[in-house]
Amino acid sequence: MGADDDATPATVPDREAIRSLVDSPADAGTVVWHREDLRIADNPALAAAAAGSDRILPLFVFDPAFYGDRGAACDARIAFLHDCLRDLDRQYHDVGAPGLTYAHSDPIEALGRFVDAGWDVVATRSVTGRYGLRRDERARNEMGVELVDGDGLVRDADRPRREWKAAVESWLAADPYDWDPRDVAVERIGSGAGPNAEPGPDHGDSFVPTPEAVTAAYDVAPEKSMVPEGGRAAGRDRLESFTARIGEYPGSISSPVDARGGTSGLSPHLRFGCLSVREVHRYVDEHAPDGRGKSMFVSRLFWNRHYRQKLVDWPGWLEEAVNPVYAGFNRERRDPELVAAWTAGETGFPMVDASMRCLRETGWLNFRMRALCASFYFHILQQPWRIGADHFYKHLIDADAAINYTQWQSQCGLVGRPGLRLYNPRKQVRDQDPDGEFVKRWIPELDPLPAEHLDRPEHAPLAVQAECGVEIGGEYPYPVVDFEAAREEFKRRYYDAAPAAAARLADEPIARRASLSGGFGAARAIAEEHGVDAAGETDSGSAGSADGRGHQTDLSAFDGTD
Ligand SMILES: Cc1cc2nc3c(=O)[nH]c(=O)nc-3n(C[C@H](O)[C@H](O)[C@H](O)COP(=O)(O)OP(=O)(O)OC[C@H]3O[C@@H](n4cnc5c(N)ncnc54)[C@H](O)[C@@H]3O)c2cc1C
Repeated sequence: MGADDDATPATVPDREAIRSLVDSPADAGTVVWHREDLRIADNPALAAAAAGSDRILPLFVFDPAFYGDRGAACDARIAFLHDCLRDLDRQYHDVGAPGLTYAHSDPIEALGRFVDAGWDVVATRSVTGRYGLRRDERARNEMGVELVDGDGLVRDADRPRREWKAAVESWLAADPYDWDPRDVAVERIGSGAGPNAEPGPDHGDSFVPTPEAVTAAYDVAPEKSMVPEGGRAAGRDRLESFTARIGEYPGSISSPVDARGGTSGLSPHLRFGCLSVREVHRYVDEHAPDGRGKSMFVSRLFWNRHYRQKLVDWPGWLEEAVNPVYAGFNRERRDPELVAAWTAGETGFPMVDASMRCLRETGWLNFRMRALCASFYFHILQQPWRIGADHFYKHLIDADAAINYTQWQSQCGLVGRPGLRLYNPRKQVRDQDPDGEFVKRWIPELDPLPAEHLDRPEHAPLAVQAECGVEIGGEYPYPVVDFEAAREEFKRRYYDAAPAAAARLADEPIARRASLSGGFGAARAIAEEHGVDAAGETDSGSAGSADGRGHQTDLSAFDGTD
């Protein structure tokens, strides 16, 4: 987006227009402030508003902080969001309601107009980082906004993980949040926001914020391909077609080619709340045949909740290493050229490069390739994790702060628990793309090279390179690092700190941050089994060896190569 933010005026609903909705402030109702819950079914805030009020007004506020140069999203994700908003507007129209009201401003300012006129405001509580938490604190403190839970996550508990699984299970089994549009008057302010309205950036002298107007004002110009359409209708279609072929899901997860059509593709729809996790779970539970596909998919819906719970438990996941022993790891090795090679997909490791180009050009990668790219970036290029995680966050259409940053920290090993996975990009070519379909698709300069050389193109004999017209070190680069040497160096550096990191998991605040599914007990068990503090003391008191490495007797537990 290249727009000049200052050129786009803040537009909040007119005070007179708000006043004219009702005869007196005593008749004012409740504003439903939509954020990441862009649906009218199974929506806890909407259900609460409709239950407590005779009159509601659904509102979406385009927050300038998310647009222009300040925003963290690629244009394709913004376009996906705008699809979702048009679809939400349609959902309201479909039940005979007049649709969404839009504003474009600091959300607190927009809400203030309604609060001044006697309206209450409710919103579904978001799972968010510090910016969102600050915004929501202001909304609550300054505007009295009621934040409604209802996403199955455990909040304000001393030990959130203690009964976590049971809490999620009972939430999944409960009936959806419901409301009856016939029991409540739905109001709307503004023009140009209906499904048949003329879009345009400018209505007369004033900027009327609609998805079309905001797109034009911020010059949103998506360049990615294969991006799904946003919105509930598209999400429901995907859910239904995926459920019909769920039996093929287990065999499709790992290969980047098979996964494109073989996993559900629901992540952006879940991210923007076009569908609730609960309704996806219920639909699959009722319509999918029992079997491995169904159980694997359901377990991933739990993972969705698991990683979101982590961000609820500690908003710092977005910014700093969860285990302080690994804070700043790789920072002193920052090399802009290596970072640039990784982001551009020019590292000389075809599976990494194809994945990184695919991410940039389509905004999606399957889990294994995301994990591979994160591992390669942190373990092999040995670069600071946040830069890599931010790059993912910018380009993913499904970028979910709660999953992206926690997954990055987990894949990098910043939690300090055993089970670190070091992916081998050459093996991934051999295992997941033996015919080179994925690699050749995203790295056209390697297309003429026989598939058997795609795991290590730099080893292709010069005669083969000459014969097929591919020059490694020319159009396609030599590996930017020596893989084996880099891996060994990383392991040395990482495992030197591993026992101290494991020991820190015994600290209650660190265990709380880590938010392991087994709770504090699991964190303490890791500390007891693997932990040695920096002075060589194990948790149970016995000393490590003098060379500082002898205490790492069980390091195999930390290691996994893939
Ligand atoms: C480094 C890294 C970053 C990631 N960033 C994101 C992100 O920003 N947003 C995101 O939704 N997922 C993220 N994931 C998890 C996973 O890769 C995607 O959820 C999945 O690829 C989305 O495709 P799908 O909807 O077809 O998945 P499916 O396999 O059909 O899974 C269905 C749903 O389950 C959830 N899910 C699946 N796998 C995971 C997982 N490993 N962890 C948590 N939830 C999961 C998602 O909500 C997903 O939509 C990340 C994984 C890694 C390794």
